[in-house]
Amino acid sequence: MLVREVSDVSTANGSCDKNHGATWSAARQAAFGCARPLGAALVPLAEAIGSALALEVRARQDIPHYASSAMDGWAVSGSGPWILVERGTRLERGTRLFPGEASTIATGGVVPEGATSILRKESGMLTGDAPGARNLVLIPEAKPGEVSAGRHIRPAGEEAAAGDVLIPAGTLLNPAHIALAAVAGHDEVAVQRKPLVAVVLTGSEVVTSGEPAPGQVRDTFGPQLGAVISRLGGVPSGQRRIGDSYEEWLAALGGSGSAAVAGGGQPADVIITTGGTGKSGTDHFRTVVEALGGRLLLDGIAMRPGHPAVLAALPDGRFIIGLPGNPLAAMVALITIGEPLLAALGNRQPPDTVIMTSGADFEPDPGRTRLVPCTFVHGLAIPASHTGPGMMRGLAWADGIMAVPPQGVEAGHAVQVMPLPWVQPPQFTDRPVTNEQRHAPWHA
Ligand SMILES: Nc1nc2c(c(=O)[nH]1)N[C@H]1C(S)=C(S)[C@@H](COP(=O)(O)OP(=O)(O)OC[C@H]3O[C@@H](n4cnc5c(N)ncnc54)[C@H](O)[C@@H]3O)O[C@H]1N2
Ligand code: MOO
Repeated sequence: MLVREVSDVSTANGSCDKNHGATWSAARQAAFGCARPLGAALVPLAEAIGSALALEVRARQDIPHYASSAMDGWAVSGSGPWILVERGTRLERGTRLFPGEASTIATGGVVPEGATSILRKESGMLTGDAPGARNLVLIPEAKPGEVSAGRHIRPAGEEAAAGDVLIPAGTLLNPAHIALAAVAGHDEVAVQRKPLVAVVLTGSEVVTSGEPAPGQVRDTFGPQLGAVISRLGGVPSGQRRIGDSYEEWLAALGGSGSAAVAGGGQPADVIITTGGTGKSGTDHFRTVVEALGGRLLLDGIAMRPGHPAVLAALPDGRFIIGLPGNPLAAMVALITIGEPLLAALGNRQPPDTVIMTSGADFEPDPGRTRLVPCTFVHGLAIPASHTGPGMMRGLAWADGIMAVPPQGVEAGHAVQVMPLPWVQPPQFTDRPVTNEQRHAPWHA
C-alpha cells in the first residue's frame, strides 16, 4: 500500500487538528495545506489526456524518420522525360534511381535514393507501348517548377530532430499533445497522478430508484458525485452503499476489500462518505476514524449549511472527507474542502474564488459564513431561491456559491464567490436551436 506523509498544518486559529469549527477560509487553507502532491505515474497515451505531464516528451527519432512522398505519383530523378522502373524489374528496396529514371510512389512512401522530386500523378503521363519499357513525361499543362529539386518530398527530420523536446513537463495534455507523443514513438507518458476517490454512501433510509416512501430519501449523491469528482481533478474509483451500523462503517473504511480499495484494485487516496457526520449514537464517522488510528484534521466548519463536515487522515495517508447527509450541505462542503484537497494531491494551485458584486443585502450572522448558491447576472451575484440545506433546486440553476462573511454584506459591495465546478465560462446554454439559427450563415 502506498504510504504518504500527511503534512503538518498549523494549529493556529481556525486551522487543522481537532479544531471545532474552523472558519470557512481557514478550512479551505487547511484542506489544501494538509496534503502533499501524489507522485507521477506512467499511463497509456489515451489515459493521459487532461493530466499534467510530469516528464518532458522528446522525439525518439527524427520526425519524419525517413524522407517520404507528399503526393501520389512518381519519384523521379532529374528533369525528365523518365524511364519507369519498378520493383520486381530493376528497382528493389535499397536500390536507387539514376538520372532519367522514375518509379511509382504513394503518399507516405519511402523516397528512393537518387530521387530528386516527386511528380504528382495529375502532372505526368505514361507513353510508349513496348511492355516493360514505359516512358514518363510531364503533361503540357504541368506547372513550372513541378519537378524542381525536393518538390513534394517531406525530408527526414523536417518536423523535429531526434532528442528535441516536443512537450515540456507541466503541460496540461490535450488530444493533440497525445497525438504528437504517438508520432514521437511513445506508448506511455509520465503524468502527475490524480487522486483516486472512492465514495461510501451511508444511510439505510436511502433508496436508489423510483419515488421514496415517507421515511425514505432518494439518493442524490450516487448519480452525480463521480462527475463532480472528475471536475474537481479526481478520478472516481468506486461507490459503495452501507446502512447505519458501526460494523458496516468500520468495514467500509478499514482494511482490504473496503472502499479503501478502488475499482482497479488500487488503493483510493481519498474516501468521501455521505451522512453520519452528526454526533448522535447512529453517526459513526468520528468513532470509526478513531478506531482506525486516524486523526481529525477538521471537525466542523463555521459555515452554514455544511457545518458538520469533517476531514480526517488515516495512518496510511488516506484522507476521508465526511460530507453531511443533507444534499446541499454536502455539495457546499465538498466544494469548500474537497476541491482544495484534490488540488493539493494533484499538484495544482489552490482553487480561486472570484470577487463579485453582491446583488442582495445580507444581515450579519456572527461566527459563521453563509454559503449561498447564486446566479451571475451582469456581474452581480444574485442569491438563488430554494436553498435550504436539504434542497437541490437552487443549486441546480446556480453558477456559483457566495461566501457571505459573518458580518454580512450590502448589495453593491464585494463578495467572494466559488464558481461551481461544472459551470464553464462562457456558459453553455441548453436553449433549443431554432430553424432560423440552423439555416442562417455563421462565421466561425
Ligand atoms: N441535534 C442536532 N441534529 C442535527 C444537527 C445538529 O447540530 N444537532 N445538525 C444538522 C445538520 S446542519 C446536518 S447537515 C445534519 C447532518 O447529518 P448527518 O451528516 O449525520 O447525516 P444523516 O443524519 O445521515 O442525514 C441527514 C439527512 O440527509 C439525508 N441523506 C442522507 N444521505 C442521503 C443521500 N444519499 N441522498 C439524499 N439525502 C440523504 C438523510 O436522510 C437525512 O434527512 O444533521 C442535522 N441534525
Ligand atoms: O448545516 Mo446542515 O449542514 O444545515 O445542512
